[in-house]
Amino acid sequence: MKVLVINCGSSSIKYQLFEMTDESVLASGLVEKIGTDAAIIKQETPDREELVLTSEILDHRDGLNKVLSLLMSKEHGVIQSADEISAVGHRVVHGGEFFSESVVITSEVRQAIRKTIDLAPLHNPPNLLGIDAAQAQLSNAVHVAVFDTAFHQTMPDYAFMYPIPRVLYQKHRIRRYGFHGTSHKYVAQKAAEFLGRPLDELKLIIAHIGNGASLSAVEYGKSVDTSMGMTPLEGLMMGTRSGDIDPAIVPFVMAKEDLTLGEVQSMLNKHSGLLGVSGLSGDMREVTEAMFDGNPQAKLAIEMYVYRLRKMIGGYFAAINGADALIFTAGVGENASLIREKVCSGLSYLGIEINLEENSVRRKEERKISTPQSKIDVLVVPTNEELMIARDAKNLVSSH
Ligand SMILES: Nc1ncnc2c1ncn2[C@@H]1O[C@H](COP(=O)(O)OP(=O)(O)O)[C@@H](O)[C@H]1O
Ligand SMILES: CC(=O)OP(=O)(O)O
Ligand SMILES: [Mg+2]
Repeated sequence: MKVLVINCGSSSIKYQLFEMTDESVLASGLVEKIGTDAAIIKQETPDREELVLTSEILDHRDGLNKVLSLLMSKEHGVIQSADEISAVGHRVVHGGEFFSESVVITSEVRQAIRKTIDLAPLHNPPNLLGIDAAQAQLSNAVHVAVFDTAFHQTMPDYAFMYPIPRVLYQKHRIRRYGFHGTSHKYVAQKAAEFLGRPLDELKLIIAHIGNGASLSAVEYGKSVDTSMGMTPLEGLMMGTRSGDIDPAIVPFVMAKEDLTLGEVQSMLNKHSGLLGVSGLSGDMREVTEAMFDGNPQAKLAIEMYVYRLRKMIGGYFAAINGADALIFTAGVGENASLIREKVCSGLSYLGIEINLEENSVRRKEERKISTPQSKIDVLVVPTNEELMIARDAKNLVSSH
């Protein structure tokens, strides 16, 4: 069975085509700069060179059309006909309180995703465009929605409520939802397998640190807290997002800098975090390089990133009264040994001790980086949100 996984951003489409009999990736790619006459399609297939095409792509439908043509083309294709695709798994960022698991997309499901646009104005509209485009062009496939928020629906109320007037929750569903749930769930399962223990006996703290970053506490298989909130802006310092700040800064900056609310939102989402502090980049590799070249702003950005992450990890250990393992995942978590080292070196009071040699190895598989004496296992577990989405889609097709 072949499953296409789609992740639509405002001007991009990320996709992966899986053969689910062995969970192999037949093709993966990215369409960028949708809405321009110089959109870029990059596609990788296992035994060919990466393909890069530039063309005019007006909208998501057009983009997806070109992706399908590419997947079926004589020269670069991996399938003969679109009918080979049995299911399409769509990443949907916000499922509000409607969804605690993945679902086959029906008109009711579409309605519910629409209703959460208010809560996720940056994410859900492009996700819906992707669903529309794919349903139009792959009308024989079963379409499945997989929500970033679903895994965190198990959070208790004292973790998900904000200390603001309760009527705002009742009227507008203002609460913490959390994101990256597909990744946190996948990583929790992988970690349990790696440790050789049942997930429902483990307490895990997971740091998903990529461009977006979030921490989760997974107790006996269930998410009981996570650092992102009503939107993916809350919590840790990220590549370009501020994470937690005093909310009073918003009206203050609007007044002092004569900015609109939209401009301040854009500042906090796109021009803050590593980028805002370093003044250079939101990419951890570039900021690290600049730090080693002696750039003081880059050094400060990394110190803040690590300090805030370590402080929150400590808080999560307190929140669930200790844990069996601390796990790093996503772009920074999987690759930046320096960040892992800096974070863990300040957690020795918890009995955490990492093996610097193990920590410096880069491998695309699960591994332990703590010493045998460490009271808590520290793991690196590569995440795979796309595979998790493909599995959910496959399972729902089978039961459909
Ligand atoms: N070798 C590396 N060393 C340090 N940081 C890295 C390395 N490789 C990737 N990263 C960082 O990972 C981040 C991207 O993470 P990723 O999980 O791919 O992001 P996204 O949230 O877009 O999926 C970037 O900040 C990038 O610099
Ligand atoms: C929800 C979210 O923050 O996603 P990403 O990390 O992909 O930006
Ligand atoms: Mg990612």
